[in-house]
Amino acid sequence: MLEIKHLTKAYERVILKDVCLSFKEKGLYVITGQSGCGKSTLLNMIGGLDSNYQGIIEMDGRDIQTIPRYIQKYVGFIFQQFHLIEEMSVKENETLISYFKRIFSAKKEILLSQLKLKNLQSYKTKLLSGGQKQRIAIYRGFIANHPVVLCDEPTGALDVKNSEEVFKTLKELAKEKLVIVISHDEKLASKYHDYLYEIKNQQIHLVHQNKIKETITAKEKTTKKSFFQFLLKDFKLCWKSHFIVIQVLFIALLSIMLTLSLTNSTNKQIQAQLEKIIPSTTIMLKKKNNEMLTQKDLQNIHHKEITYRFLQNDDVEFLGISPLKKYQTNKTLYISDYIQKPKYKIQGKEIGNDQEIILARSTYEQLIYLTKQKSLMNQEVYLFFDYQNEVKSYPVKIVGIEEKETVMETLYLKEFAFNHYLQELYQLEQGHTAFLQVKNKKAMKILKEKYPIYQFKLANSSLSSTIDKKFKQIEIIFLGFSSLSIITACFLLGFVLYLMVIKRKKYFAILQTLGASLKQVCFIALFQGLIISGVAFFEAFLVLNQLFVLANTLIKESISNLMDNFFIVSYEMMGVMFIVVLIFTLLCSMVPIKKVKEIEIIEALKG
Ligand SMILES: Nc1ncnc2c1ncn2[C@@H]1O[C@H](COP(=O)(O)OP(=O)(O)OP(=O)(O)O)[C@@H](O)[C@H]1O
Repeated sequence: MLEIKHLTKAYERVILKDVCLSFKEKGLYVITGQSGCGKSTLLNMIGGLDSNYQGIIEMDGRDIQTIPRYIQKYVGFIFQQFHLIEEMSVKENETLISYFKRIFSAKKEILLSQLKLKNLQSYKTKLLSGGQKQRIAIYRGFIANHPVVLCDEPTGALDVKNSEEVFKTLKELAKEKLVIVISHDEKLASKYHDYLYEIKNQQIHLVHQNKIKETITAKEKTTKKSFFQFLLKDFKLCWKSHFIVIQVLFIALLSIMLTLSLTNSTNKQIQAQLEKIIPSTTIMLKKKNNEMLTQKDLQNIHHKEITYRFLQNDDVEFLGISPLKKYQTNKTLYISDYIQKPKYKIQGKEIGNDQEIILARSTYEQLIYLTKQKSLMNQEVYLFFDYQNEVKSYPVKIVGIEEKETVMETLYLKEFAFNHYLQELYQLEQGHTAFLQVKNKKAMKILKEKYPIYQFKLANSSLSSTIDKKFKQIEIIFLGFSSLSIITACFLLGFVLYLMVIKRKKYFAILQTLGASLKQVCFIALFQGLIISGVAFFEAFLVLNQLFVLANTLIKESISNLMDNFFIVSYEMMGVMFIVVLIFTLLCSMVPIKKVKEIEIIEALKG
């Protein structure tokens, strides 16, 4: 099983020289010797805490230095200073090992009563006596399924009575495992040993051996808790000290989220209002040789996606709509836009001929307000046009109302109706520009290829991209300012993680003696960082959402009911931000993780 072959260990001087020793599978091996002879040094090497030696230590025929996770699989430790986690309760200290090693769960109750720990479960660990603490350490050493338990002066900090108790228990438990005990107490060593050894003159000598009965122990079921559960427990231990860092990071993240969301929302709202005035599916059309367009030109342009065509003569100004036949500025509702087909539900009927029109709900209400009439449905009203200072009216009938609130007054005509009026009123048959309303703006590409003599352009493209560009510039300036806070927060996060590692060196060392691998210990440090930034991120996200809900309600109530939700949280943007936060956290954790890797277990346990 455990075998030491030609082991030599030296510091400034040689401590052990060419030591050879075989251990049986079970039994209490007590090693004594004068102070400084090398007992702890030997135990540390057997336990895999010190690998700087000559010779080989074998476990089941394999060099222990080549066995991955050797401590987790084979060794448990019981120390003179107990090495319990003082901030944890008795129960938590007892269960700690089960996150890293498989334990005999059926044995739990028996062992707890054997070690008289049952009544101590609710106690705070730091209030226990030395004897009580050592009994918890012994419990930890024997509840796990490692075959070897190494005890470095387990009675060193105890009185005579407690020391005797500990030896009695170890002797009993050594019937099932190999227990190697280092002790100064010669009396207890000679009373309880199965094998008694002494280190002298750099060698280990057998002093006495008791006959031991071979017992066969039945295989017992083992269980293990998940490492993730431990991570949460670990965070619970230190969340109080992380609280301030979380709040600082939260403020930094909130300021960035606010900046991005505000500029993004404002841009989106402006684009949405622009869309209402000039939809992005409106194509502007001109002739490449700058000739005027006629209605025939428009009629010859075919594509299944085109829903509406409109020819505009820039010399004619559309003045608006009024119920009076004679043009009066204060009785005429100014209308700027009539190049779309109604999109929303209509009250009334669809437009049947050139003399019929539909108004947007808000426009209709404006007109009612202007005329003080109760209803204008199916009534005749007048459209006014101005060409070379000659104002003329054209009678039309309101046949429908589109259920829509608009920012600008909106009037809908039948396709080509506008040309019809200009022809009748001013004998004009040509226009400078035409507009095509399409279902999908991708149709423009096909139109360009099919009709090369025309110039096609999205009507709102230049305005929309100018707005976009301006907002990008504003966003970059704001981001520059908010980045300062995020850099400070990251620096703080890295620094706090670094301090945490320094402060918890001993804690990390204890975890490794309980079977935690170096990777797991590094992950504990990383997890602290991840959870700090994760909690800060979600806190900022929730606050941002609530702020926006509040702001949207206020805007709706007091400013305008035209906007659905002015402030919008973009989940896509939040996703990207979350990934960036994770990357920053990883970067901030680099130095603390390096520090964890550098921890010397033996040194850290002394601290
Ligand atoms: N890291 C180290 N660097 C240099 N010398 C060391 C180191 N650790 C231990 N030693 C020396 O090695 C020798 C053996 O130390 P070790 O702790 O193994 O003795 P010990 O037999 O356990 O003594 P004690 O019974 O007093 O605990 C001592 O002289 C000690 O000073």
